[in-house]
Amino acid sequence: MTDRNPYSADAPIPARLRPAMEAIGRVGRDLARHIARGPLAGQLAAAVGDNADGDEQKALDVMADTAFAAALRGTGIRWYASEEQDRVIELDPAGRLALAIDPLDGSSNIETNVSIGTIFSIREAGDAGEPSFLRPGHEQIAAGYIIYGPQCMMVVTFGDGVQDYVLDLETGLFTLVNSRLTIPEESAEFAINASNYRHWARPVRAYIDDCLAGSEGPRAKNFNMRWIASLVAETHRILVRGGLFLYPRDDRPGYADGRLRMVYECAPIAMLIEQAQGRATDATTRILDKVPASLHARTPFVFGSTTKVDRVTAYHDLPEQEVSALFGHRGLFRV
Ligand SMILES: O=P(O)(O)OC[C@H]1O[C@](O)(COP(=O)(O)O)[C@@H](O)[C@@H]1O
Ligand SMILES: [Mg+2]
Ligand SMILES: [Mg+2]
Repeated sequence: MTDRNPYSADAPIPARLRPAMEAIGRVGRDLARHIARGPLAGQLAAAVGDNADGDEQKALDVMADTAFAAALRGTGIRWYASEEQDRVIELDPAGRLALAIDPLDGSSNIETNVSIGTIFSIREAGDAGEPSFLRPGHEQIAAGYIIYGPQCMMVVTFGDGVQDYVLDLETGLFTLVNSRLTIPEESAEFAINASNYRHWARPVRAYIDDCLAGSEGPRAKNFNMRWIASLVAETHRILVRGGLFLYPRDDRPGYADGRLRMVYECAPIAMLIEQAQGRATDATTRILDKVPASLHARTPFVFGSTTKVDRVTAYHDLPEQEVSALFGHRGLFRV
């Protein structure tokens, strides 16, 4: 693959981030082509091991991680933190930046031809590896994702709004589409893995109960549910047409802080959502104000249109008896 710049000429990428962003774009473009070949590219979904978070690693997880780490050498990235690496890797001692990455998000969908993605976050490098990432997400200087779907698209922010690009397969360039994407305020869609209902805390059950009660319930309107099991695909849908995403804590072993990881999933998605005028919390606290306790630390994650996220927070502020399953009418929330 040629090493030329993988973006259209009008791409507003800050100069100091351009070498890293060009490496990310080149690997994303090559991955898109590889993924599009499906079975012809080999057993991309074959189990090849386990990562630090105990998740089964698929061949494509490891392939993507290896490709991004190699391409990012010499681009100003000193520290490289990945879902697929137990520890932080020092790529370039002279680098001034720290990059966190989920090289392949939505791994359970690799063999099902459903959209999957890559999530990345860039911040200033500290003198030590892991401590560079155990910082609040509002310090990120860039965040974005690539979605490998019917279109390959990149959505990125450098702190001044959200830009999105589509990969033009004819030119091989990520071509700028929107220079300031904002989340629609109105939507009747929520995304949650409803199979975990019995494991959720009461405020989340109450919120979902009221959505499911539809026009006969306290919300007095009907809702639609989506669950793709690819965080990148849910994020993209919400950025395009609004809505709400919830991956709350639940009482399954290991899910006391939900499933999603702060450093390379929730913090970058939260930066994008806020830059698109949306909201991102852990159900009650702003994600970008939280400090992860460890590299692979999880957090409950609620994001989307601002009023919807605020309503979830309000359910957590209700008195216990008002969120009990028996409480038929939540007076506070007549539409
Ligand atoms: O399988 P579940 O519990 O519904 O969780 C789905 C979530 O897990 C993830 O696949 C986790 O990401 P990885 O695939 O990168 O591990 C998210 O993309 C998705 O939102
Ligand atoms: Mg992921
Ligand atoms: Mg992953």
